[in-house]
Amino acid sequence: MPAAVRRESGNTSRPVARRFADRFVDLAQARSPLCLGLDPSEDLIRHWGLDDSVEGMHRFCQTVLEAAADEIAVVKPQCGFFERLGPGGMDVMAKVIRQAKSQGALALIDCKRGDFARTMTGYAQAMLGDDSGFGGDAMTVTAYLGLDALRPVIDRAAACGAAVFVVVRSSNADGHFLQKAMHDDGRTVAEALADSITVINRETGEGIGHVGAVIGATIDAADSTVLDRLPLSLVLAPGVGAQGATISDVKARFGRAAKRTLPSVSRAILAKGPSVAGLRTAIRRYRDEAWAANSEQ
Ligand SMILES: O=c1ccn([C@@H]2O[C@H](COP(=O)(O)O)[C@@H](O)[C@H]2O)c(=O)[nH]1
Repeated sequence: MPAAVRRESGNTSRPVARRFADRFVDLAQARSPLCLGLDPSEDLIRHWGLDDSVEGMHRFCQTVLEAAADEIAVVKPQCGFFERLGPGGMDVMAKVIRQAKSQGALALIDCKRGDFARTMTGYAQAMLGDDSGFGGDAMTVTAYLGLDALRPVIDRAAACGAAVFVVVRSSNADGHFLQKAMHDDGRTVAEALADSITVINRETGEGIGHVGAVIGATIDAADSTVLDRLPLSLVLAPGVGAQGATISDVKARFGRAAKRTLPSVSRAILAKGPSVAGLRTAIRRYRDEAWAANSEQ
């Protein structure tokens, strides 16, 4: 029976959504694995000649999605930039997520939540699944309070065909002070986290699992061995474009994981607006590069 029509045991009314990993693999082939970052910062909105208001933000996002049309696999709203305008900004994020999904893309909310377990239940209910507050297909989290604290998000993702991306190695160098700290057993914090993620994905036993990792595209070759510890994870790779990494860097540095990677670009595309044609040219350039890199291996 196709996963799309499988039903949760004991529940005859609610179909289980197809798994995020399966939906991403299909979209990566049909469109490209590119993840389009939607970061409506004050400086970008003003650079477009718009008011930094709820209306200006909505116009900004609609224009980006108009340019992306049905050519992008994943849209990643950066929650922080929506939150800064309060409830109005968050309402725009909800609308943007609906619009991206109606264009056939997956919506990955980049909110990097990381609290203790009981509170994570609230964040999971806010972000993940069609019946959540914001209707995301995936969200980012941080594990500074421990991976067990993230269980409510991980379990909800498994139940509703969503995904969770745990920050393992960030794209900014100052994060490495924590991520490269060493455990007594000789593993770095990032390596130990990667191993724990793989244990959870292995328990699910369905190939690529619902717990992904964030690994900056800016990672150097020597540090990319952490990816060998994540054989069952999708990898979100921010840092392409404005932070200096290229799609070719991702292919070269990420090795076998490159095929499971979502290279993410925000400013390098968004700065081409407000012209839809300018945005579309930039989107297509990164999309084609990502698609070619993905199909070459
Ligand atoms: O390690 C990380 C994790 C997340 N990000 C986010 O990705 C985008 C990057 O934007 P660019 O304009 O393409 O540099 C942004 O939303 C970050 O918060 C990251 O950069 N690094």
